[in-house]
Amino acid sequence: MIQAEGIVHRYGETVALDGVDLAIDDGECVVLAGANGSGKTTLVRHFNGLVEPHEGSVSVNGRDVSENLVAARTAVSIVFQHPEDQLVAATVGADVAFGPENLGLDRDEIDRRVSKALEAVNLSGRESDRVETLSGGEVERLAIAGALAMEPDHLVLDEPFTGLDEPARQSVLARLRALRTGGTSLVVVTHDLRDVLSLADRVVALSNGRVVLDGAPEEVASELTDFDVRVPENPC
Ligand SMILES: Nc1ncnc2c1ncn2[C@@H]1O[C@H](COP(=O)(O)OP(=O)(O)OP(=O)(O)O)[C@@H](O)[C@H]1O
Repeated sequence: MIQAEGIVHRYGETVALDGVDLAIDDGECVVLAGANGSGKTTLVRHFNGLVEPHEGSVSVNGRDVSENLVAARTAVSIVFQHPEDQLVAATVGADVAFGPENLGLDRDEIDRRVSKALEAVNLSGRESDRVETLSGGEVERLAIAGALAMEPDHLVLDEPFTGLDEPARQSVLARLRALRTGGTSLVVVTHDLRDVLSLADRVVALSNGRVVLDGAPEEVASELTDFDVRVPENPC
């Protein structure tokens, strides 16, 4: 479980988060919406201690993130925008194996995790492919596999569709739907809600660093447009 209480975060004079309370349970699929600059990325960076709140606190599984960084980073895997910057190895298989190797797991367990993660993103059999030969959608899916191989309690995806053409966007979306069906806890950060609401148990919208909506997709869909969030005509 991720719990944020009263988080305030500032960049100089800019107040990026202005008192955010949010609890995300294991098993929940949350779409975190909001216009550009509303504070979404800053918020999720608190979930595994990449930044610390200036006020308030964040805990994961009941433990304060800043005091238990390793535990938080094991429990929460984040795939950021520009996933190509997160790739660390020359080939698909080596890239996904990197995280589990750093956990000191034995070879059989690493191989099990790599093959399970690649299967989850529909990249099975591509272990030897060089990462620079992958398309944009495949790079996003590879970064998701790398995060999944850490077997986190929560997988957070920051704007996973940025820069993808429609077929690539649909390929990523299909894998996220399959992950959700398989019980993976997801937080999908997006300013563009096309298709994505169907992934959500819950939609949380930020505006100017505050939570302005929090509810089931069918409850909040009609209100999202009030907060400058792009919403499809028929969200579900
Ligand atoms: N490193 C930084 N230095 C200064 N200001 C920042 C920095 N990062 C974010 N901000 C500012 O903080 C506010 C929140 O930004 P943040 O990136 O968290 O929002 P966002 O909702 O994720 O936006 P986007 O959808 O554009 O990524 C914005 O006003 C942004 O300009």
